[in-house]
Amino acid sequence: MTSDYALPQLRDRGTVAPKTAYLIASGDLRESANVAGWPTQQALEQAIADAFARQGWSVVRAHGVDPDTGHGFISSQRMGLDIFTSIPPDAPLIVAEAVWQYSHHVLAGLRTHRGPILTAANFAGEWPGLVGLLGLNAGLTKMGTPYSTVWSVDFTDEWAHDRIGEWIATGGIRHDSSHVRAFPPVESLEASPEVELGRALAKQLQTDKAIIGVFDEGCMGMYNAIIDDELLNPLGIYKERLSQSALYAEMQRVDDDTADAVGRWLLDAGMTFKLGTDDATELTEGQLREQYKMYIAALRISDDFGLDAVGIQYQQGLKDLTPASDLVEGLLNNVERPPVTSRDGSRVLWEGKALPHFNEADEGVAADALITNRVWVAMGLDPATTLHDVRWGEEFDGQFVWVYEISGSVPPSHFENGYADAVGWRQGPVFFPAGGSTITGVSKPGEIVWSRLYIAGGELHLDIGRASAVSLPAEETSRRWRATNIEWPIMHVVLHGVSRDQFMARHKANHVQVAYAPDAATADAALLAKAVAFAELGAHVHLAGEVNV
Ligand SMILES: C[C@H](O)[C@@H](O)[C@@H](O)C(=O)CO
Repeated sequence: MTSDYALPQLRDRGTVAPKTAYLIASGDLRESANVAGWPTQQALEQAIADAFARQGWSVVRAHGVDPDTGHGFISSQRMGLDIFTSIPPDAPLIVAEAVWQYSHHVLAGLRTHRGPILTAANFAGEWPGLVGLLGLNAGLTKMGTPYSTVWSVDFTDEWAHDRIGEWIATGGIRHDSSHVRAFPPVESLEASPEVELGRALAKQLQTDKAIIGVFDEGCMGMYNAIIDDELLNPLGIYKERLSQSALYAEMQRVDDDTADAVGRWLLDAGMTFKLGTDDATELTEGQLREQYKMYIAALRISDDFGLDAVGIQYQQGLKDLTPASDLVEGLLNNVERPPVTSRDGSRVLWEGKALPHFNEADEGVAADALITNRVWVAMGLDPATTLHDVRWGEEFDGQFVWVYEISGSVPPSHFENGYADAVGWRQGPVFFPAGGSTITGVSKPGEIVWSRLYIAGGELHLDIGRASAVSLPAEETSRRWRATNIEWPIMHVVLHGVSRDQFMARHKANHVQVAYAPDAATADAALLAKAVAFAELGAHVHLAGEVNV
């Protein structure tokens, strides 16, 4: 039958040559980041091509380098979709990531790709490529799209060689996940104050409910960080969808004197700032004043809506208007922070309390930070909690020490001497054109609980474990900082009973949540109460590594 209608012509996507894999590279939306990270990406792609050549395979790029921008990253969802129209649907496909990337640039194409998918990154710190890899893996996991993943310092090691060989031979890679076990059913646990607390907090949340305020959902393509209402609401947590425009408008209503009082408080508390005068590259008094206004505005809007936690995405929108939100975020997560009153001056907002903030509007962090806050407060502990990027790591003195490094700020109580150790650096111009201060420093040694809430198989899962934040010699700290971003706070982390590769293979997020406890026994107890709370709320809880439960 012939039709007079203008039927769309579907493009022939071709067939793939034998022993050939296609390669794509998802990039940032911020062109400054794509341009700056391109040489590192090229080195990674060469290393991957060489590793495949060792197995007798060729790697062909599915998209070229744009002569106008000078880089070969996919820099938008539209560009990603267009590129997928010329990739044979059954092609073995490598997604190579040396930089932070916006997953949604490629998730649409990957969702329907039929051939085996391999995500790959260089195990290096200079750019957040590992962070990008983990975010992408989490997005694929949430979509239910099968994929394999591999990482290597330079792809010349036997471990990577064997993994790539396995992928070529079987279309998959099996990683070791023997460090993970299911949290026992709550009914089977011996009665204890922690079990009782976890149960009571879960019950309270489901009956009384809580609100997380999200200033613009969906930061930087982080599909994995959006937890659908259908999954979040059964926890007793509901979203208040807020606009960053409203936050910006509220900032304009804060007068300079009120803002400057925040700055004086921070200086009196001992915080220092690396100030300059050139707005384009240095931190200035003007940028700080705007950040203080944002801090006040965020608390007032949170008060208006009766929020239990708040998240500002900042990127997409605010980054073009005003300095970074990071200073605000670290302060909100700290119990001790500059006082802010309601607009009429009659009430100090959240006096003597942290208001949990989930950076980059990561809703997995939101639910985790909220419950962590409640458990830690009920136990009389400092509830200061934060996410970190899983940035990188290396062995030191015979043990693998991770670099956890959030791209901006931590609550100052995570430093040995609190605000006295907190330094404000200008955010780098590559990611933050309008500047703004970070809260940087070295997170103090101590016992921590780490966790991540994520979606897999259409359900909520929580991986939770124990770790120690350790102290490294000053020269090793500065080496790690110089190898990553010195303007961002660093935590030296030794995971208990989880190897580097076990963690990489298993972790389903670019972020990891951490909270301190004063000693190992208290950390174990807090972990138990938190795990019980999540289990009671219906999440599948998994214990990772050595956990005393
Ligand atoms: C500034 C960078 O884009 C960071 O925001 C990025 O590496 C992340 O933090 C991703 O979690």
